[in-house]
Amino acid sequence: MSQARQQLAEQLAEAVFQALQEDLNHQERVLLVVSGGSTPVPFFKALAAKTLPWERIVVTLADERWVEEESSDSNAKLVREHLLQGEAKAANFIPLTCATQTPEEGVEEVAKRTSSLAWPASVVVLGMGGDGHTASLFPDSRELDLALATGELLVAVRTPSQPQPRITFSADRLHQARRHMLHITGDDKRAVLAKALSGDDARQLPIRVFLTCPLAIYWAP
Ligand SMILES: O=C1O[C@H](COP(=O)(O)O)[C@@H](O)[C@H](O)[C@H]1O
Repeated sequence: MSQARQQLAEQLAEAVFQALQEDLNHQERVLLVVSGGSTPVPFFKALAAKTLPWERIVVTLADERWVEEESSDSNAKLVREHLLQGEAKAANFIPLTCATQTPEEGVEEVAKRTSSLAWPASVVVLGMGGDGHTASLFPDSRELDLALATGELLVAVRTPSQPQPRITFSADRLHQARRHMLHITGDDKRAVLAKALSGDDARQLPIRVFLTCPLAIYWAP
């Protein structure tokens, strides 16, 4: 891990910490939405080390792969192993999978579980893939139009470029937050973001749906 990426993770953790503290001053419970993938690990570790009333913080994911929670592909496993540690174990974590075989069968159950959370979220921390996807809003997904347009909370997603089916909060629901932060690293992702900023077709680069709201960009080489 480069020093720049470590510093970036610490700065992002400090910003999320400040945001949660601010909202906890006037709300009993606050909601934090985080992303999975490989980038957030140092951010999760830095945030877990913060002193917060974790029992008043609800954590959920922007999206999830429809796999067992023990799978190394599970975003929930990542959150449990790196964020919900030490004092942060007291946070109330809401995963996005259930016992059904497919996300299509499970989406309603997970929607019930997540509809009563403390929306709008205090912070949505997004990631971005090299194809411009964010959450599980993939450019090659059959359900992208639906996920970009629906007022439903969640969408079950099938994406040819990805090995597993997925579930994702819709763009509409991910917009329901007081603050949006994007955590990305590397020159390749900077170039994708620059391309996204120079156009507006979200079906080509889905990250574009969040470039219309104030988005704090956390990037390091
Ligand atoms: O598959 C996913 O990818 C994105 C980006 O992940 P990264 O490994 O390139 O950091 C992530 O934001 C999303 O939550 C995840 O499911």
